[in-house]
Amino acid sequence: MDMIRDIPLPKPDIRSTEDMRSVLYNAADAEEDRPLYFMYRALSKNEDDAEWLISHKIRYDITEIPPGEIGGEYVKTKGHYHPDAPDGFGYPELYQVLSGSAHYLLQKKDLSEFILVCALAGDFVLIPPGYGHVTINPADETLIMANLVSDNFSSEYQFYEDMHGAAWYETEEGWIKNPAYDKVLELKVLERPKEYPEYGIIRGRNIYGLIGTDYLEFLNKPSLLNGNRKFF
Ligand SMILES: O=P(O)(O)OC[C@H]1O[C@](O)(CO)[C@@H](O)[C@@H]1O
Repeated sequence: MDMIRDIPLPKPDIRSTEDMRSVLYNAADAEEDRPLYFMYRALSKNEDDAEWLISHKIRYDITEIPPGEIGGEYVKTKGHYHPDAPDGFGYPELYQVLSGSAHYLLQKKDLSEFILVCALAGDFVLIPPGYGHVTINPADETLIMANLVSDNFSSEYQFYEDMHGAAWYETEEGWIKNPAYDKVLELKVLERPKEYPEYGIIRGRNIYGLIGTDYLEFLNKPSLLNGNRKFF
């Protein structure tokens, strides 16, 4: 069995060209079906952690995105939104880059904000309530990232599928606006992600170490993230 950072990896869920066709910049030029990225879900290092994660309805996943392009666009995740939690705020998510580098492309549900967060190994990226998100591997090395997220919901893909992806595509020629969107605001770029020490989110700290702590309560009670505060 494969291991990443001491964690035994089960068989991954794989997204292939065919799974991604509806959200690609240039689906016509996307070659034959091939695996694009690998998702290892619901991981834990031992029985105690597994029990804690299950009882707190939290999932720890690792995703591996090899470098490359498809139809001129850098390989990316499909993109999705999260529904609202019972407290009325969207479920957030916490990522950390384990190796390689990543571009997190966020867009608010009402399309009032488009954010690009650039992240390197050790950086945390918080996806705040109400933001859809796509992760892009813009580099020539494999991106490995981990995430902690509520296990109480299913991701929503419909909007991204209907709109042929996010509002922006990152291509070998640079950033290109997606013509399916009526009006696209400029991308607000964060060269490095913000830290949130009040939630244990401090660059370089090991994301796995948050398991078993109270810091993660906000994943199932997003209102704990100070309600409507501005994140970017
Ligand atoms: O579901 P998408 O958009 O392909 O994105 C994949 C990512 O989302 C997750 O399901 C967590 O939200 C991860 O397992 C994975 O990194």
